[in-house]
Amino acid sequence: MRYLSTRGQAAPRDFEGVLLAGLAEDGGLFLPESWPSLSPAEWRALRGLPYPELAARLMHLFAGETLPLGTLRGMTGAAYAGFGHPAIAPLVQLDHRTFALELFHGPTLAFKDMAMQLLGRLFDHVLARRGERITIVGATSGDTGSAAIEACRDRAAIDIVILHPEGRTSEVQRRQMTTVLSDNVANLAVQGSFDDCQDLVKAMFGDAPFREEMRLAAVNSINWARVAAQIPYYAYAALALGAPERPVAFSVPTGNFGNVLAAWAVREMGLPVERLIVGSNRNDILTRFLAANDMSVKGVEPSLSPSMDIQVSSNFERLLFELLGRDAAATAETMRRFRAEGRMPVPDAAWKRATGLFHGFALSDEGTLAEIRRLQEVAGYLADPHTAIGTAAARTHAPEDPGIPVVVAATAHPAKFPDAVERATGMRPPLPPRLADLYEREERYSVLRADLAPVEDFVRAHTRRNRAG
Ligand SMILES: Cc1ncc(COP(=O)(O)O)c(C=O)c1O
Ligand SMILES: N[C@@H](CCOP(=O)(O)O)C(=O)O
Repeated sequence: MRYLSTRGQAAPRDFEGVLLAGLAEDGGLFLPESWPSLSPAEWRALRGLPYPELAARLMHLFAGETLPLGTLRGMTGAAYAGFGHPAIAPLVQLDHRTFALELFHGPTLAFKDMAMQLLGRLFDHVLARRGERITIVGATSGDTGSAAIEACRDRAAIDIVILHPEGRTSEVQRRQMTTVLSDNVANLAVQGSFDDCQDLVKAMFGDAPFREEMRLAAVNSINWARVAAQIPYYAYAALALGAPERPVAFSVPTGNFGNVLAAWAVREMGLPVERLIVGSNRNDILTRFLAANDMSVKGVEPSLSPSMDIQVSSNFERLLFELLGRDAAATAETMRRFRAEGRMPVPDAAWKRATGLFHGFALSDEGTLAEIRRLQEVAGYLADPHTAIGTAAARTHAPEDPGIPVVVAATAHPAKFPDAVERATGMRPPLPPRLADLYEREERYSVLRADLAPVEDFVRAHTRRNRAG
């Protein structure tokens, strides 16, 4: 399996190359040269497999011979062994046709663990064989950071620096990152928004000498391996609900567009996905795009679903590349204009193709609180604010055919956002016992303004200290 950059100027490479490169050198994102596709019979043969086995088999389609199936089996077995639910990603029925696909049973209580626990092991395996070290730089609005730190802490060949927007995550999210005191981990609170953090990460990758010197690697969903490792849970849910014979719809609370892109990928791979519902908070750029072809950037505003306080959704570029018929030059030019003008000029035909499958939905903070309350009262289900946006979106945009189930990605545990959940329901969800002392643990992080030079200095100092020791 070979991978191409959406901007066409970076050398194609295999899965291992893509895993280590993260962002392509031309600023684009890697995608498979062609989508692996399974016949209905092949999909049926995967139904009922335990999650780690299904994940190994689907990942093998993307990794090819760079990672034998047996090696992947060992990794998925270990990655999911510590999850707090035997199904790993259980489906919980909320009403006659709506299901929550709970993706938060991993160590840091958000869907990021589903991929990150595997990614940490993939890095380890490849780096050990090559005898190399990397420095990971990542941006987080709250969940990617803690999942990445948990997956990479104390790994000998990895240093990791995570940038989060100062004061814009929940306290639980911040503490999950900043209380990890391992030598190879550093946290940076950036005076800005998540978009600023993500821009800084991309700028570091764009600084070729620095990228080379640090041997930079990525854990955000700009890294194709992250998205690939999120594909199996959509297949798992669809197969459990009767695919490939029965179509399904997915409703995904969306920020950086990686999670919903993984749902889109299972459709490319041959599963019948009737529609994809994209839920946002007041940072509604994707909803405006789907409603009126208006992909224009406004400032990031804080909300009760902070992980989705994002305007520039990195992974949209991968969909754009497909919508433009895989025309890399057109994709590069569209992205250049988006950056220069703050508005993405998507041709009408491409926009119409998107609206044939994707449905956008945005919810205010008041609406989010009302939905958390409603779910608790009607279904006895305690949802976090991100998941609640997904369930509200699912009700608004459910397919007309009532026989098509709607699967909502339940992306975080309610205990990560106790203030919002308590405001909505009067109940304060407790943290699991292993995190019960989180508020007493020592925190360690630095604060910097959103400027490339001091951030690079920080990353360099962290890396040198560890490589010297
Ligand atoms: C809890 C939660 N829900 C939803 C999202 C949005 O997911 P994505 O960025 O893949 O669109 C995030 C952040 O990624 C998140 O942490
Ligand atoms: N919501 C995310 C933002 C980063 O998304 P990613 O999928 O690109 O890592 C977070 O919690 O950090």
